[in-house]
Amino acid sequence: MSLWIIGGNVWNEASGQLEKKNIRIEGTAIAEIMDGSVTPDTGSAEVIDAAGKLVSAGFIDMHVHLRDPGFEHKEDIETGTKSAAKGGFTTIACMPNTRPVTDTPETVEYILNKTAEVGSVKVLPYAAITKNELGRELTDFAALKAAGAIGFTDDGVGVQSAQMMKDAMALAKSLDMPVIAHCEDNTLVEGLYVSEGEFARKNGIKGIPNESEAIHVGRDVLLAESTGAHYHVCHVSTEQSVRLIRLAKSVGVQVTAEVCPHHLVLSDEDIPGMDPNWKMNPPLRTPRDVQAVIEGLEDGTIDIIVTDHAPHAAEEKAKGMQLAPFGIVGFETAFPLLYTKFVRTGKWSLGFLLQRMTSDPARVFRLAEGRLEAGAPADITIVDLDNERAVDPATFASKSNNTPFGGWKLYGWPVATVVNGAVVWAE
Ligand SMILES: NC(=O)N[C@@H](CC(=O)O)C(=O)O
Ligand SMILES: [Zn+2]
Ligand SMILES: [Zn+2]
Repeated sequence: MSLWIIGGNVWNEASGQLEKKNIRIEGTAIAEIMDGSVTPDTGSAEVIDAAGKLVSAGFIDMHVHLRDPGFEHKEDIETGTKSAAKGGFTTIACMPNTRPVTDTPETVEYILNKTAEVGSVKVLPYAAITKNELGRELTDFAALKAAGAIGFTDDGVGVQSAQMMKDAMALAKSLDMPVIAHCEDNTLVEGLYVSEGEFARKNGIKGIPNESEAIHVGRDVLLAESTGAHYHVCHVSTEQSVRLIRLAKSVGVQVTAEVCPHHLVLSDEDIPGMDPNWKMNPPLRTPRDVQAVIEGLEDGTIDIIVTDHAPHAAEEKAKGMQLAPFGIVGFETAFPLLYTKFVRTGKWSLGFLLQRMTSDPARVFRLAEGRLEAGAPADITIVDLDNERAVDPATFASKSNNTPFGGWKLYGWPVATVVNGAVVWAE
């Protein structure tokens, strides 16, 4: 079966410009990319007219929460992957803080099987570092790898014991697998829900200090150095973490890192009031931290952009700032937010943003996806860069709509998403 995407604009990194191209897809792979100024003979093939639109390798999101199994009232694999597809993502990696926690081969297999049945995009499951993410006992890394897990993480909580983390890295290294860390020292954050900054001061509440994150980063880059493991830092949000990762990279530690759109575009000073849609972990930090993570991404200290899509039901988020769970949804606003705030303003080239969402995650996690070239998997995103539209959480494909970005007027809306040569979502 063949599919053509004709007349779309493809980013050329060498020229730093968009170029009009026709793309022929055969089966699940890109067969050919050619000059788009001539109309090709497409025969009886399916054709997508992408004239005037951006055509990119599908976006890759290496940090998401699909909530399945166990929390299907927030999201499930069907709705989560639909939401991803609507946001232009074609490969996503899901976190193991499900119920049960993804700490056995059976749960990894459940995720892969359900994705095959009802998923719109590719799903790569992470498995937990410790059983039930309790930090007490390592999971069976070898069995989890054999079942299809692509890395180990206790995302949602930090691994509190340095010895446990060191054992995890040594074992992961022996299996050639990455360790992905949610960096948080529990003794510094207990009961707190916004960062130490202007918002906390104004409201007379105690805030989460930056060290709660950076202490783990510092500890773990040392453990990565001594074990030789690939260590990947989740949702970097502080100046101190950026500094430590930069230092570790400079001496050859195998460390990589990610940042979320909300930590790039929002600070604690933007929080309008006690609204739980502004509560996430890590919390929004100070403007100085925002500047530092932007610079970290720009100079390569931070490798990739992830959403940390963290759906929660409206009744859970209605419990008030203190009691509501941490987290915001991310798939359906990520690209428009970053395109509007960084590319349209001239701060970044379009290529810079696309690479952080396609080829860089593929490089860090050694995936075949993330490139738009002949022979690559036919995972493609088509985006309308020119029309402004307001974010309307009521229209999200996700089961949840916990976002601080409702009403924001943005450009860069995906219009069609192709996975393995099949259209999985179209406006
Ligand atoms: N980021 C969040 O605020 N919440 C995540 C957990 C996590 O990513 O640490 C969740 O599972 O809801
Ligand atoms: Zn986390
Ligand atoms: Zn997360």
